[in-house]
Amino acid sequence: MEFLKLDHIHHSYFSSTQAKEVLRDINLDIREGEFVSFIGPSGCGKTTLLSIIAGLFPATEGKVFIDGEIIAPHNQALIGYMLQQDYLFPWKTIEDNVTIGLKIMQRDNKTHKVTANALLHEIGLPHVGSYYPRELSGGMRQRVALARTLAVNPKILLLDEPFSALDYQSKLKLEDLVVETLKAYQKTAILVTHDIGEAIAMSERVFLFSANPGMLHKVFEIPSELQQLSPFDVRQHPAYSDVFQTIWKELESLG
Ligand SMILES: Nc1ncnc2c1ncn2[C@@H]1O[C@H](COP(=O)(O)OP(=O)(O)OP(=O)(O)O)[C@@H](O)[C@H]1O
Repeated sequence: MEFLKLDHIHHSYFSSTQAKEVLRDINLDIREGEFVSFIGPSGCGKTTLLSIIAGLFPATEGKVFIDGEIIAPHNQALIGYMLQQDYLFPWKTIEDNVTIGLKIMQRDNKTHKVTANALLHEIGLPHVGSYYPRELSGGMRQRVALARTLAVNPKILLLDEPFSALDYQSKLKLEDLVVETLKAYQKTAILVTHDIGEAIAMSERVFLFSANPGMLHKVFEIPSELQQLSPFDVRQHPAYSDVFQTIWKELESLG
């Protein structure tokens, strides 16, 4: 069943002298619990689209529905954002960083410690609650950022190139952790990435956008035998390179 719906989304940025059309007539549906990726040439409007889905600003035209409700400032809490940089507060402990969203939303503070501990355990860092961000590696900090995003229990996670600043080994490990954790929590997720392999390894469907203006060009369904596997194992599967070639050729055809 559709959970996130983009209905005729158009977007332009306006300056005092001109209007720049960035997104044209984007229509798509994402199912509850589904993991999808958005890929496309630089500047095709992926981040703009995520920002519109997050309700950070409205589209020039069109609507975003989450679970049948139009996205608006009062229901932005449905959305969690994970970015390239972890944006942990350096002066706060890891436990306080994980629960910062709960504090801002003034949720019952008696359960904060329990939530933080459970999430830190889930991401494989059960003993770092009293540490400060400077004491952790980049990969560990991104895991904490994942825990912080999950702490407020969003219905949809928007992942905007969250692995691109990491070394290759940390990136592969974190991809596995993110997929495993989001499946366990049955979250719906959209990943923006430039890495076709990452999109194939993590997603059920890959949405390819073209640029100038950004339009939805094609949707690729990842074969079900790959969807059962962890991202690391997807890359080793014989079917992986065919899927990669197909998407790569289509991306190349966009120029
Ligand atoms: N605040 C803004 N004002 C004016 N133009 C903007 C603004 N933000 C983005 N743009 C323009 O909109 C277009 C789409 O940008 P956006 O960052 O959404 O693309 P993207 O696909 O995420 O790019 P990349 O893959 O390089 O991160 C670009 O041409 C960009 O210059």
